[in-house]
Amino acid sequence: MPRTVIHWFRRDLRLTDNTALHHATQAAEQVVPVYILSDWKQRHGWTGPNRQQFLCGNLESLAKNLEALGSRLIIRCGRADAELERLIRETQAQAVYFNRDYDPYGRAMEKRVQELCTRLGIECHSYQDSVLHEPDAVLTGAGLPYRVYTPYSKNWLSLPKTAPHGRPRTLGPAAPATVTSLPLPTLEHWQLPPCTAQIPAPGERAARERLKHFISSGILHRYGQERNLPAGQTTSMLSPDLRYGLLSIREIYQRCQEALVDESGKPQPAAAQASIQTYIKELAWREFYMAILWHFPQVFEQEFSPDWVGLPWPGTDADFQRWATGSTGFPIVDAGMRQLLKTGLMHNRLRMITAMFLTKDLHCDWRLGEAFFMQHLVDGENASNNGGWQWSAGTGADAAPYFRIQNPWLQSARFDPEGVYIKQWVPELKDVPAPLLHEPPSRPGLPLAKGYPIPMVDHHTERDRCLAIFAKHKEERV
Ligand SMILES: Cc1cc2nc3c(=O)[nH]c(=O)nc-3n(C[C@H](O)[C@H](O)[C@H](O)COP(=O)(O)OP(=O)(O)OC[C@H]3O[C@@H](n4cnc5c(N)ncnc54)[C@H](O)[C@@H]3O)c2cc1C
Repeated sequence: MPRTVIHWFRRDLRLTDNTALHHATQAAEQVVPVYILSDWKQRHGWTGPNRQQFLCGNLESLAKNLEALGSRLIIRCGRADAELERLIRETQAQAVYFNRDYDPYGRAMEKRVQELCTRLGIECHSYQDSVLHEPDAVLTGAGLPYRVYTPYSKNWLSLPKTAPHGRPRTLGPAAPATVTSLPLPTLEHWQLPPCTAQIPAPGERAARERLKHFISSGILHRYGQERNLPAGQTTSMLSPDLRYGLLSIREIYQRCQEALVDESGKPQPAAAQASIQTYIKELAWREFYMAILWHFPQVFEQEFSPDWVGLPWPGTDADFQRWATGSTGFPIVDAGMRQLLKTGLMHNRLRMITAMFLTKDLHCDWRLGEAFFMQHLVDGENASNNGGWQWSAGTGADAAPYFRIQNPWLQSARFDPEGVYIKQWVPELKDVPAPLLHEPPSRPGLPLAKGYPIPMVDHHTERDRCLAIFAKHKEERV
């Protein structure tokens, strides 16, 4: 009897270099590919239309790519273990293949699926795929998780990296018509409002184009010098692709290695090589935060650093709303928030500036900002988002010390001196001379431009207040 197995697609919505899919196609004559939709409706604290729209587009593209191989993507909805059980019975599958996820929800479901396979007496194969090194593969000499990035990254960088697999030529025959599939989802499936943001083009091919552009246009080779500048494209913009696995991390790493030499095989100039190494270290940050969430899943609820558990956050809802709508009167902060609202993405430097502003200038709980980002970000990813928020709030693993509070005016002058980024996202300020964008208005009470708010707080006053809140909490804990 020909062997049939199931490939359960999760955060790996591609055919090229998909580890579990590669092994499934090696092991069986027929691979039945399935994606299982979540069944929440209308409101989800951490998810909104931007990321779900991107997901819909990615599923559509995946379905087309599978069809081109003569296969058919099966869409189901509900709890993954229950839906997989149904599908196993319908297809008589002898095994389930999937790539591992490292966040607590993904892990919990994997455990259930493994139990299901044991109960049904079929094989269950899971693979490392979305990371270069799994959380338990990068530990201290004593076998403990790292809490600090630099030694983690040294260890991570020194480990051998796996080469990519190819793209399967066939998954065997499509599942018969008796195996039903839901239609490809639209936002109506979750009863979400339409996505109004200009999000990136979905699908594996668009992701490959982004990777190609990042490398061939020289952005990678200038990354070390330019990555902190938010105007124009200075970074890879590949985070949504990594979030949904449209590209494999092994392939990105391999392309970076290849980019160390030019087309004739001559080594790139030292600065370009250093840029590539800097970029690879950013990929290590992603895995560092995944490892933190793996080893310390409590970070979802509370501060990573025990010193700051229970720290009060006296910011008001009205203050939060001004931040969330990009109307704080701090041009750089408002530009970042409006980029997020209009595109579902925000440059990393701006994520730091806006997150620090919310927590240190407005004293709002980092968990509110974390949830807001997750609702809007196309690349919203639990580990990196939590890590980024706790870093900015000063409460996380290897976080900015609480007393190192970025001054948004200085950040603005340093990273957007001509105001190009600010003017792109805050058009009310397009005629304001650049130097004036980087300081509070010289005449208090008068806005920088018609229709633009005056700064909602004085940074120096709020900085002192923040230091006092942290210091008092520390004192009371001793
Ligand atoms: C408050 C805050 C929230 C964040 N939320 C997310 C999130 O939800 N999802 C997400 O992918 N990243 C998040 N980041 C990290 C970072 O801002 C984005 O990964 C980056 O802006 C994506 O753009 P890029 O792909 O052009 O990055 P590049 O500069 O090109 O970096 C390459 C890749 O490295 C990884 N990376 C880079 N910086 C970081 C970092 N600080 N932490 C973890 N991984 C990193 C990403 O996978 C990124 O795609 C957050 C950072 C902060 C400060």
